[in-house]
Amino acid sequence: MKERIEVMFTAEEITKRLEEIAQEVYEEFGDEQVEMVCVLKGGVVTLVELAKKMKMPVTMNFMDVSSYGDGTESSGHIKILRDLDEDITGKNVLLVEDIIDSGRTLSKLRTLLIQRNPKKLKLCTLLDKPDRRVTEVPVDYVGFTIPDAFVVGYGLDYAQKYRNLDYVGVVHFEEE
Ligand SMILES: O=P(O)(O)OC[C@H]1O[C@H](OP(=O)(O)OP(=O)(O)O)[C@H](O)[C@@H]1O
Ligand code: HPA
Ligand SMILES: [Mg+2]
Repeated sequence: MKERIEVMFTAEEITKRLEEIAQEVYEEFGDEQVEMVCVLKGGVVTLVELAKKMKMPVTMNFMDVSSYGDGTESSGHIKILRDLDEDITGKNVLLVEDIIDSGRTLSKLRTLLIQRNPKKLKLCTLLDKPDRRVTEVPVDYVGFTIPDAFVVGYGLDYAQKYRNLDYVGVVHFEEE
């Protein structure tokens, strides 16, 4: 099988949307410091690109969770591979993801982080795929709402590939 990628959102469209989100985040937090928490690996590109557009002081921290392995279906079991290395008690936290699909990952992380008593916790995702939702989770900032298709690029992978694409595209699997 060969993979063909069909563009869904161009680099320019994503940049523009992240600028709008940075403005919305500024309206929420003003000049207060915000800890941006990246959900590795997929969230890394969105976090870095969004961070460059933020107007207030920002710190970054990283969590690594995994549920999809090399396939296109969530295993339903979320593993925390790396936790934050600093306490978030009393901090403004912006959790940044590439995609919310079943909702299991963000829902689990939200519950975990709320238990640590941040001052405020807001959730941001570049993409939202509501048709696939299994677990509801309130997301504060959504880049784009997408149909039920397997997408790659801008941090999102298929079998660990395509994370470096500067656009988001749908993967089509074709006979060679
Ligand atoms: O809403 P869900 O169904 O939980 O799916 C979304 C999660 O799945 C993907 O991560 P994955 O576990 O594949 O790991 P990765 O970020 O390292 O690619 C994606 O980056 C999200 O974190
Ligand atoms: O559509 C997707 N693409 C890549 N990784 C994902 N993880 C959940 N949904 C997706
Ligand atoms: Mg991920």
